[in-house]
Amino acid sequence: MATHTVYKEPAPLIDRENPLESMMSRFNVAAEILGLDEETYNVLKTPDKQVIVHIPVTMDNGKVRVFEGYRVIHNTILGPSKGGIRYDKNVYLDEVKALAAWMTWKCAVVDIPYGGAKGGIICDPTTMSAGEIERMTRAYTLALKDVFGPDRDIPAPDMGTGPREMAWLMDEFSKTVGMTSSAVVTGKPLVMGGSLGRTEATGRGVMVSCLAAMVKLDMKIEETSVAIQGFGNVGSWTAKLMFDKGLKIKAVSDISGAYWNADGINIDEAIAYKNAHGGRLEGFTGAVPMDPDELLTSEVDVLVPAAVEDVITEHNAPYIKAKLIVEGANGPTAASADPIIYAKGISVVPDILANSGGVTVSYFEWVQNKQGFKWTAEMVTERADRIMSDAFEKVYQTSLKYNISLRIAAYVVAIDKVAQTYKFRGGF
Ligand SMILES: NC(=O)C1=CN([C@@H]2O[C@H](COP(=O)(O)OP(=O)(O)OC[C@H]3O[C@@H](n4cnc5c(N)ncnc54)[C@H](O)[C@@H]3O)[C@@H](O)[C@H]2O)C=CC1
Ligand SMILES: O=C(O)CCC(=O)C(=O)O
Repeated sequence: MATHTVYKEPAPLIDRENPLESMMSRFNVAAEILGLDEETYNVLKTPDKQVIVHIPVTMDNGKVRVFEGYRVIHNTILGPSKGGIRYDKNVYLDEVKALAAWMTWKCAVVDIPYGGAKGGIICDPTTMSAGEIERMTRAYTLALKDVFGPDRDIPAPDMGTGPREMAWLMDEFSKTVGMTSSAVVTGKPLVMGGSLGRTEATGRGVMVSCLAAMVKLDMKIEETSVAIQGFGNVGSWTAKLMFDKGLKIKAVSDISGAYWNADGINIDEAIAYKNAHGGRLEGFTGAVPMDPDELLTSEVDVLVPAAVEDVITEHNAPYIKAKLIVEGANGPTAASADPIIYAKGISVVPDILANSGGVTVSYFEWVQNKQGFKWTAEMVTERADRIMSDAFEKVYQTSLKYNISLRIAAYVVAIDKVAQTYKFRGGF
């Protein structure tokens, strides 16, 4: 790993935790290292397009409720914009703007031909019926029919959404264009053009990049313990794939609470429990309950935040004991924590690298839809793992070259690619 003895990067300064400010403070540091010209800087610091929609939906009780939704296109210089759709009661515009920019950087880090976008609807899907969610998804799709498109803007799942919502989106969009448009969305059910390997892709990429970092840090699989925050798509697949590799998962958590077992949690049992209990770990008996905040500072070697933004802050960073943090979630570390983590010598595989396996296999799904041909699971896994390993190595070498953290190195790699593309394409 890059030496962490001297903190050379200008310390990001932010007043309060805001994912957009966190994203911008890292962007600023990387832009300075690269000597990014003012024009490109100004283009990249603001999203290309921000759409706010108000969607009337008839609820099961017959009343009409109006939901606020967003789609932010950060940048499309590398290709059509790509990024998930989040259903959560805490969605807000600055968050979606940050998530959209992270998609631009993420796609550039793994070198796939996409720009970045993100969408979201302020709603609590856990309190809505399937019918209400379907009507809301279809109305959101109709409202954004001129934004979405297989060569324009291609959504995918994020928190609170999955193959079911992507199927409704694909169906509704297809109606508006009068033909089946599989490639307008990824993360679809297999039967309607989804790719083998997409469901587990993000967790798999987290696992692959974690193992790559462990090699650099000389950490042995059989001696390594892990705590994972979040047990949804990303957290549970990361846990399962790390467990299968022989890592000891000592702690897991979801919105219902956190659970600890010093001897290691049997992840197959935890997943079976979750599936049998409405998608939640609440009441899981294969471990003892622990304070959810303490999971982040627990006695483990690797910490995987795989839930929401800004859970690692200047307040808890001083107490983190893990030597490696692998970010499954987008933006789990607030910029205020960066200098503390760096000074402690903790290595961080940043979100825009660690969780990029998802969009990588989404890209494969889109390619397969355009080819009208299905790849085998082996083809998907082998190609995705290679992309993840190559991206990790490139970011790692960049961190050595400039003596910077892996996070800033990932931004440097991404911004450099985008800036070079602007130089060739011109246009402003
Ligand atoms: N699904 C995907 O392919 C990708 C997801 N991500 C990111 O990964 C993160 C998780 O996404 P998904 O797993 O898809 O969402 P999900 O909706 O499947 O699962 C979210 C999980 O986080 C838990 N959670 C929510 N708030 C929590 C809290 N305060 N403490 C502990 N657990 C909490 C939920 O209970 C649930 O287990 C998000 O940041 C998302 O943007 C990033 C790349 C791709
Ligand atoms: O699979 C995709 O296209 C995007 C996934 C996503 O939203 C993310 O990587 O944050």
